[in-house]
Amino acid sequence: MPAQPSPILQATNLTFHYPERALFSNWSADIPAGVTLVRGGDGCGKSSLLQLLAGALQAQAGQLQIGDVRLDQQPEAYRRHLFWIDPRSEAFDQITTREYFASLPAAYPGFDDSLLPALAEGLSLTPHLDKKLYMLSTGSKRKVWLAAAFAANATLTLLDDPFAGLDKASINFVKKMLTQAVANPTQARVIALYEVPDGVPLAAHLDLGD
Ligand SMILES: Nc1ncnc2c1ncn2[C@@H]1O[C@H](COP(=O)(O)OP(=O)(O)OP(=O)(O)O)[C@@H](O)[C@H]1O
Repeated sequence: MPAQPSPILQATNLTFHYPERALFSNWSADIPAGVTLVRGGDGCGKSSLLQLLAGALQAQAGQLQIGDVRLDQQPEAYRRHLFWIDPRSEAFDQITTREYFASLPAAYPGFDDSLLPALAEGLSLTPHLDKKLYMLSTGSKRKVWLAAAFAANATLTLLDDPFAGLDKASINFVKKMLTQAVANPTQARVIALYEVPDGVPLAAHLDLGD
């Protein structure tokens, strides 16, 4: 039998609770290459889980590891292996889309700016390249994060509700980008959604319930 490929991300015995709500107790998962769906109903913890995996929220217990890099031992190296952004972020509001994209290679070692023209076109961002991010609609801003996510080419890409606020053509484009990514055995994409999406081949499905 062929050996199982190693997971891209290993989460081991994560425990996390907000002061007034326990969300995860000894939660473990292996995230393989390809697309992993984190599915769950309203308020079940999808966004919090992505923040935990990103190292943006600190778990009370447990371990996270991408390849052989552990979040607790090498937090900066761990974060350099992944792309995650809070979709509500206002951190880049005062710069233009083009300036935001230009800032990314410094943060993401695998950033591939040759992908940007096709990403901007596919997500209808071309007219917004020279606008400051605060001027963009919620949907357009989400498209900026998606273009950045795909161009960042990180080992692990965490996408919170990637179809939210998107028009049909952009949803189909994002599905195409996710489907293409499946061929790469060295990268994992985690998408958090309320329901199983059509037309996206899933390597794994983590259900957080309803
Ligand atoms: N910063 C916070 N402080 C306290 N409680 C929080 C915080 N963020 C989220 N919660 C609570 O934790 C639970 C999980 O929230 P989370 O946003 O992770 O879920 P979700 O599945 O992404 O929800 P939705 O699909 O509605 O966005 C909810 O009950 C929410 O109210």
